[in-house]
Amino acid sequence: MAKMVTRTGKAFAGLTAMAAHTVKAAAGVTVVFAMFQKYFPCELRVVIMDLYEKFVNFIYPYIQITFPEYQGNYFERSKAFAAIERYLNAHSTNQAKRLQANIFDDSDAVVLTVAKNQEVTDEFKSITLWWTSGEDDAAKQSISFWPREEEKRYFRLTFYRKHRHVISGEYLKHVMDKGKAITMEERRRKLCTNSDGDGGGFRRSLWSEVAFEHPATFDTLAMDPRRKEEIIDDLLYFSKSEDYYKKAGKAWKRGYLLHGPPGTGKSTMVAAMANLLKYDVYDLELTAIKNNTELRKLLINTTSKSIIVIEDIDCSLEVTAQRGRDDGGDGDDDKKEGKDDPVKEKMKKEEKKGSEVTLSGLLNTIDGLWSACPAERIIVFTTNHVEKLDKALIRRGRMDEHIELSYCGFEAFKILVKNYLDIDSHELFAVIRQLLQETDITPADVADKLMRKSDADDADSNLMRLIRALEDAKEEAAKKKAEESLDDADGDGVEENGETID
Ligand SMILES: Nc1ncnc2c1ncn2[C@@H]1O[C@H](COP(=O)(O)OP(=O)(O)OP(=O)(O)O)[C@@H](O)[C@H]1O
Ligand SMILES: [Mg+2]
Repeated sequence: MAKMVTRTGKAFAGLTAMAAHTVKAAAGVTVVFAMFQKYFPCELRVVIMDLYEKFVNFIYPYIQITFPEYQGNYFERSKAFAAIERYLNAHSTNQAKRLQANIFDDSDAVVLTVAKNQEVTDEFKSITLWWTSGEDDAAKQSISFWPREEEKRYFRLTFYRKHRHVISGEYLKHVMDKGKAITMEERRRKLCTNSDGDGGGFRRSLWSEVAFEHPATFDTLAMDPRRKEEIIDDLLYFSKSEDYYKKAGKAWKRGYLLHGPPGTGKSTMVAAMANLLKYDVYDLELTAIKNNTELRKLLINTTSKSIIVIEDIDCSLEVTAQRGRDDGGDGDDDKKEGKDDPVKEKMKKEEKKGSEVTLSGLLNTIDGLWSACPAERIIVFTTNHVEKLDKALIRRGRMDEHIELSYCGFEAFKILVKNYLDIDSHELFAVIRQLLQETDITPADVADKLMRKSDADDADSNLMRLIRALEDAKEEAAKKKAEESLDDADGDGVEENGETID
């Protein structure tokens, strides 16, 4: 014990002596500097300083840049720090021996950061650089509720002085761009819907959001494989074409019109698009929007990398009648609306009574304001009745791609059977191929028949269930056709009678 005390005492005495030396040295430097200023002429001082700088560069030829986690504003992490963290996670953490794991609010991904005092190297254009992670010790000593200790972290970049221009220009931009892209990719995606304006409390936000977790992908989407490939290429090309759009002077947006009978996969395709591009989805319910101003506000409040969907556009807006009035037409199309989907159309008609959103409002918003949003957006309209839509709404430039989703063909069936029964071939496929050529059945109906609903279900029973459904549909169609031709024959008779009377 006594020995320990003696040793501690000696160490303390050593430290005190060291401190005294440091103070003396500092005082010495100040005196030398004052003499230097007083006795050396200006020109000589410049030469000496130049030589001194060269000497220092020779001894320590590096530059260091520090990126603190919080700068000025303790409520928001520095964007540069966050980008570096993601960049190092993707590029250099496999070199570090000690790592720190983080999960952030906006992502489910585990982000590994270089732990304190660890160094990793990076290479850019054959230049080697070093990143270290550190913590500000001053923060630990101060007694404060805010900020917490871990919030005083920083990254430090060290590189040779001679590479200063490349690093401060190109390299840092490269790190920021890559880091931000990774953050975007790993973010938890959201599905936003516009609320109808009544509820929501004091500060109602325009969009209410939930996590977007739809499992549909292009792999599981049943449609003609060649058309599917074209759509995927189109989407991927769009998402990478920022420079091209800029050069062409065009807003970075693309419109898709998905049309086809109910249950053919329009909504499923929107989810597959969002999953392919890792975009958020804004489901815009036009009937809940009071007027054009509110529509504009909603669209301005969408974020980049998003798909804005307007489902059943023919039911949501007076897209045919309104235009008819605008053009001085008689709006006769309006009366035809609602014949095919009575329930859906009646519901929408009831809802849209409260909405004053007009077709011209929608067009102006898409064309004009759209250009004010700099980053990429995709807009998708879905409809069961493409023929009813106003041509102005779906012309190329607004809706660049028209995609028809139709009844189930054999190629689409093969994808569904793989999804639901995990088989690529079966002896019943030949019968099914034949029946699919003779009958119209939606992929939704095929999926329903193929889906396992109990433990007793297997490939044979489910395929037989589908065959029975196809035969029923075929029979039904034949009966309907016969009735229609009978009606036609009766109608002709009346006309002939009419003519005879004349
Ligand atoms: N092409 C398809 N590929 C895979 N599954 C499909 C396809 N079409 C339909 N389905 C299945 O049927 C269900 C209904 O499809 P979906 O909602 O995409 O149809 P829709 O075309 O949007 O119909 P609606 O016009 O009534 O909105 C989906 O949940 C999906 O399981
Ligand atoms: Mg749908």
